[in-house]
Amino acid sequence: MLIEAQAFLDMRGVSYSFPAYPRVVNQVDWQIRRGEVHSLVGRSGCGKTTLLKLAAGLLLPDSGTITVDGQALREPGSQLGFVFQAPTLLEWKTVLDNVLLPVALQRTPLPADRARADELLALMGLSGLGRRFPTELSGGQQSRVAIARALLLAPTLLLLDEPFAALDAITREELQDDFLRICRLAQTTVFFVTHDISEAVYLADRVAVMAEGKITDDLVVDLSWPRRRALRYGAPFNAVCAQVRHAMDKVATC
Ligand SMILES: Nc1ncnc2c1ncn2[C@@H]1O[C@H](COP(=O)(O)OP(=O)(O)OP(=O)(O)O)[C@@H](O)[C@H]1O
Repeated sequence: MLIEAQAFLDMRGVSYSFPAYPRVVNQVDWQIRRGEVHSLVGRSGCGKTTLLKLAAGLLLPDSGTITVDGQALREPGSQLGFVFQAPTLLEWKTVLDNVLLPVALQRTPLPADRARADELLALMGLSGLGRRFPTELSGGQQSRVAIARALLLAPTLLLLDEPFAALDAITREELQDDFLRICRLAQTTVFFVTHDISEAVYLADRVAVMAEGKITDDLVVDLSWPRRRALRYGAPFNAVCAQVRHAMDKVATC
């Protein structure tokens, strides 16, 4: 496991059980360096979403410590952004107002907030769609809105739980490229949960493998940046995917 002093997200000895249920996160030590993208893969039910909710401050660990940028995490704050599998947009609000929601929950949005929301919509390839309602968008466009909303307050840590799972393969690849471009530009630190090994590898500096509540491997993705589409068809990319698959199989059979 990567253990270092200046990790941006730093989980040490973190355990969690839902009340009256067995432990689902078990003594996890996991670190993400500032500005890096780390993916988390593992079989269904192994505890990925629970770990992400702990990193978000939505759940508090039974034992262990979690710090973000050196500060103990006690509750979700504006330094954190979330994107979940379903885009969870408010259907009665326009696309622009959905993006502005994190600000509107605190105060009346200012012209500068609207300008920022417009800018994010443009970065996500949604220029001119701000006045539509979510039901007038495709699934991929809705996912883009959810990402723009998560980025509005310029979070230093972005937590994503299978945000592209419902999309077709080509839309998904396009979104992965746009997502990476924006996160690298803003130097956002990213914790990305996915079932898809090639997505995990393409997006990340490191891929962690989780099994039965533990992080069993934390693999460096030794591929060049920026990631380009052609990378997906090369031998080095497939070799890293095979390495991740092997790490998952190893724990499934032990
Ligand atoms: N609210 C809850 N109460 C009790 N048990 C729960 C609750 N939420 C999740 N669990 C259990 O905790 C374990 C881990 O769930 P979690 O959602 O973290 O897994 P996951 O790896 O994200 O799964 P998936 O890939 O299917 O989304 C599972 O066994 C699940 O049944």
